[in-house]
Formats: sequence, structure tokens, C-alpha cells
Amino acid sequence: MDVQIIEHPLAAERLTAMRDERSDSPRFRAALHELTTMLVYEATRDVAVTEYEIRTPVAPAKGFRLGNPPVLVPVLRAGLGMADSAQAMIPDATMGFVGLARDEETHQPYPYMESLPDDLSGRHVIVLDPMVATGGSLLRCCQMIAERGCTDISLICVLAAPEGIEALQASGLDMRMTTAAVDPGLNEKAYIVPGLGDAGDRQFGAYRRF
Ligand SMILES: O=P(O)(O)OC[C@H]1O[C@H](OP(=O)(O)OP(=O)(O)O)[C@H](O)[C@@H]1O
Ligand SMILES: O=c1cc[nH]c(=O)[nH]1
Ligand SMILES: [Mg+2]
Repeated sequence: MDVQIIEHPLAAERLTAMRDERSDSPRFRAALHELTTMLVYEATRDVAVTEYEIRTPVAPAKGFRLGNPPVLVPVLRAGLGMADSAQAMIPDATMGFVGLARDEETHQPYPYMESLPDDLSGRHVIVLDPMVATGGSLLRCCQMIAERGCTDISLICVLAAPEGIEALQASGLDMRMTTAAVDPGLNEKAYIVPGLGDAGDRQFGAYRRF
């Protein structure tokens, strides 16, 4: 799996705001929105475009549009905070939704929503989830997508742990990842260290869901 780490001063500032425990939910969400714009910009650098003719007020010119607009798949809850800015960058994208909650004891993902097109063959799917810790949640999501025939999956995240990257690599699924950083590892609760805490809680509040 190709892993692209975005090193840019503006991205580093947004990531710092997300990491900082003093950032409240509005500041955290704003930083995630802005960082997602940058991550989407970099992750889509090589997507195919179709050329077509337009006219400027002065002369004919070449125009470009995305050849195969992607399907965006935010992973609820935390990925929901990336959905708006990703769709603003790619207005022709459609959107599917996957809901996964990690069990706090076993660290296994519990699926509670799977709202995806039945047939994803020939489609480019971009999965949005800020956190890749053990990799279990993203792997589960990518399996759902691959079962629907997709062979072209991009992952956009904010922070990844080496353990998660290895788990995704070991799955053998053909994917590429764009992230703002790879942190050193996980603690005993499978949280990324230093990380930024629980990305869902920091956006939407902490409560027990299941
Ligand atoms: O790589 P993993 O070990 O699977 O952990 C990462 C997952 O944990 C977080 O979601 P969480 O389960 O906390 O749900 P939430 O977004 O509703 O808070 C995060 O958004 C990922 O989906
Ligand atoms: O560090 C972590 C690990 C899993 N999920 C999060 O939101 N943060
Ligand atoms: Mg969470």
C-alpha cells in the first residue's frame, strides 16, 4: 500500500490545533474541515480527467472535468467531519456511509450502518476517517467496499499508527493512503500516541453508544 504523508506548514498548523487538548469542539472541527481540503487536494492529484472544449470570452480553450467522479465514504462518526469539505472539493462525487464503533474492551469494530451502492465495480471510492489505530475499522470498511466489486480504494486520514498501516497492508487489498502524519504507536487502550484523543468525541461529544 502506497502511503503519502502530507508535509506542509498549513497542514501542520491544522494538525496541531487538532492535537492540542485545549482546542474545543468548534476549533477541532474547523481544523479538520480545513485539513481535509488539503488532504483531498493531494490525494486526487493523479485522478483521470476528461478534456472538453469551452470558450473563454476571448477564444476557444481546453476544459477539464473528472473522468470518473469518486464515491466518498465517510466512516461514522469521526469521518462525518470530513464529508462536507471533501464534497465541496469534488462536487460531482456521490456519497455512501459506513457506521463503525470500536469496542472499548476488544478494540474490534462493531458495524451499525452500511449504506453503500450495491455495485461499486469500476468506481473510485475515497474512504474518509481521521484515525487509523489498529486498522480494524478501516479494514472492515474496505472489505465492505471490495465485496461490492471495487478495486480502486483511496484512504484519506489525519493520523495513522504503524500497526494500522501494517494491518491494512497485510490484508492484500489494493489501496493507497493519504495522511497528515504517522505517529509512533498505540497505547494499551489502542489509542494513537501522542495522537489527538478520540476524534469522534472531540467533534461530537463523549457518550456511550452501545
Ligand atoms: O483503527 P481502529 O483501531 O479500528 O480505530 C480507529 C477507529 O476509531 C475511531 O472511531 P470510533 O470507533 O471511536 O467511533 P466514533 O467515530 O463514533 O467515535 C476512528 O474514527 C476509527 O474509525
Ligand atoms: O487514537 C485513537 C484511536 C482510535 N480512535 C480515535 O478516535 N483515536
Ligand atoms: Mg470514537
